[in-house]
Amino acid sequence: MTTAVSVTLLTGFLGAGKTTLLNHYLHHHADSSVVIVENEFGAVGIDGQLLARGDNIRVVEVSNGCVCCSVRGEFTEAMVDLLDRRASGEMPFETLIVEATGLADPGPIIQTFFTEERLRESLRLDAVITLVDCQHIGQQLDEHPVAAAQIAFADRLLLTKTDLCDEAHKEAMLARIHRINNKAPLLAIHHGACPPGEWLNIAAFEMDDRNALTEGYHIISARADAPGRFRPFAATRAEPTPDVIQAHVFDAGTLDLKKIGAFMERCIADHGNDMLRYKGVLAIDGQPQRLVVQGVYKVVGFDYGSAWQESETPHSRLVIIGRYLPVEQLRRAFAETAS
Ligand SMILES: Nc1nc2c(ncn2[C@@H]2O[C@H](COP(=O)(O)OP(=O)(O)OP(=O)(O)O)[C@@H](O)[C@H]2O)c(=O)[nH]1
Repeated sequence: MTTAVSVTLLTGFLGAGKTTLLNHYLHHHADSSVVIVENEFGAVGIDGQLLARGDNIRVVEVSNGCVCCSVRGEFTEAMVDLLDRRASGEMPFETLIVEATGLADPGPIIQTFFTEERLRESLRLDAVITLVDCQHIGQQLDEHPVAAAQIAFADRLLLTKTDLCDEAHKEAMLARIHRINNKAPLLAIHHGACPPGEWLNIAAFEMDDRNALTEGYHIISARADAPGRFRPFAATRAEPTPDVIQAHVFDAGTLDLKKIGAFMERCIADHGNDMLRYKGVLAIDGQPQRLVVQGVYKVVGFDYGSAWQESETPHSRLVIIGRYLPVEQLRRAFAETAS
């Protein structure tokens, strides 16, 4: 039995700096246990050619249309083919990096990792990393709804091209990004320089109990050895409106399994289309293990995770990233699932 392959989904609008990040990584850190899956929009793959390949890195291109539109077809096939080659010993990789096209909505791509049986069994979605072009993101958000979805789905946000922006623009863009996703840690990076430990194998999709909302961002220096600097967000931020995608955190103690099951069912039936992403670690009455729930829109999965230690107080936390959600009503209903 082989261990699950860790998958990092790299997303971000056209020109956000995905290829630059990958090239920086390939130049400095790549090893043969990593395979990159490039998705190109259009018949001719270009990004794959822009990547600096060495002998020890493999780049697989999926080029028949956008990965989020063809997830059940070519993308799944490409992933299954890779898994077969791994199983036969031909390609002994441990980590996959999937670079989606700049126009891809991450939602359907993430869903395949839950819904396609072979992928669900063999792959472990490690994190969704979204690159954001600080210079152009305002215009991209105004004109392309998919740019907001890419930010909303992020487990970690990497802000690029801050060197081309003045402080006022940067603060305005940070506030705007934070209104869409106030949960993902945000790091400012320069020309792709970002230590792999900040975006690869970070286990962001596996929920733990640290789910604080972000209160600032880190600035990563181009010099690998320089310590990151932390900047709190500006105190004055506009109140978000219901149509803005936001992360909502629901906390409780031990829950009743039937009640929380009914809550999740109702929540998904009524609001699934507006729940872009949700993850939870729940303490269930009489159950020694954590119940981990995660979903994308109306696709949801439940799994028992690690056991609560004696030193821990079992605690339930659900994070829902969505819009148009009746948050106070959901908060009350969630509290009522307590055992
Ligand atoms: N000034 C500046 N330019 C950057 C930075 N990061 C990336 N770039 C440039 O931005 C351009 C686009 O970067 P790419 O890495 O090709 O962007 P991408 O996200 O792969 O783009 P698509 O393939 O179109 O989706 C390139 O010319 C990069 O050199 C940065 O931090 N500062």
